[in-house]
Amino acid sequence: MSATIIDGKAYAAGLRTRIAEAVSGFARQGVVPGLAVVLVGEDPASQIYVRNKARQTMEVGMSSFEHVLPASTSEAALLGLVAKLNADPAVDGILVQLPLPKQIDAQKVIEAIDPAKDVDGFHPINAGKLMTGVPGFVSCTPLGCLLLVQSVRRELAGLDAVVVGRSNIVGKPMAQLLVGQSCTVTVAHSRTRDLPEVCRRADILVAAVGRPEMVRGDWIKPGAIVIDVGINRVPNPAAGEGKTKVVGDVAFAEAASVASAITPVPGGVGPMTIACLLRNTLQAACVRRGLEMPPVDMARG
Ligand SMILES: Nc1nc(=O)c2c([nH]1)NC[C@@H]1CN(c3ccc(C(=O)N[C@@H](CCC(=O)O)C(=O)O)cc3)C=[N+]21
Repeated sequence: MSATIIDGKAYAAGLRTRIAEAVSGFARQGVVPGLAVVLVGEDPASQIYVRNKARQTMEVGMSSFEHVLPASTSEAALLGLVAKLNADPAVDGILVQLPLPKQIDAQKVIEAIDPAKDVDGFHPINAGKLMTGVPGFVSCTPLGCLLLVQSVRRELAGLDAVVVGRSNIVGKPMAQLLVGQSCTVTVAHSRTRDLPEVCRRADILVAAVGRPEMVRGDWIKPGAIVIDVGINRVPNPAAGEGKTKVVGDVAFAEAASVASAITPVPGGVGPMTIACLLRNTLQAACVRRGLEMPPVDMARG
């Protein structure tokens, strides 16, 4: 068997097209959604993300507000900027790039963002809403993963899902979303006993551990849907001295020979994260103005 490769890049492009259509409709009413992104310091992953995000925000017709601060920025200064963005009517969404430098308490910053502008879905209010099934902002990466799973299988009720990783930004909200789809969910992590055996039970396997190619082909149940959240930069000697490449948390070729569907890295979950950020910004703009959220998540027809 050879798996369907889930084209996250194409799905994300379609989602952005539907968002752009909705945004152009709002523009005729004088409404332009705005997204503020704050980057403190020079984390390389965050830099890639910011570059792609700024371009895509403008491509869908939204306003992009970039704030790049030095790595030495104090917590008080960052909290001051967040307060300004909370009060700015042109800003619908606020994203503060993580990780933050050591002198800044990231949790304090997350909790300072107005939950109505928390398009990352990291504020405890939004995390709590997800847990209790109340509409709010859902973290972009797990939301993107769910949309990709649903692109190959609509009905998930009763399926066994295993999420490897328990972070607040991916693993935990991913598990909540899958519970919301009536899956039977196991959250596995570094202390899980016999991880390969746990993974082999999964009809849906989500790998979000940040260890290059850790999940092997023989960890995968034949016919499973495999979602690879990892973005790991590793040496690529085949391409020449000092060259690197990006790989996921799943050994792709091995897994693809067992799974029914699998996301590649790059071109899988990553592009969906940014598309879902724009989607959440549209949602923020709608909720803040009492407008109905257009149905952008699903392809029409
Ligand atoms: N508050 C906050 N929210 C985030 O969502 C957040 C963050 N901080 N900090 C950094 C990480 C990283 N992240 C990525 C999103 C998309 C790609 C992406 O589009 N990747 C492409 C290219 C990958 C490559 O070639 O390097 C792909 O997977 O195809 C990558 C990384 C969001 N993050």
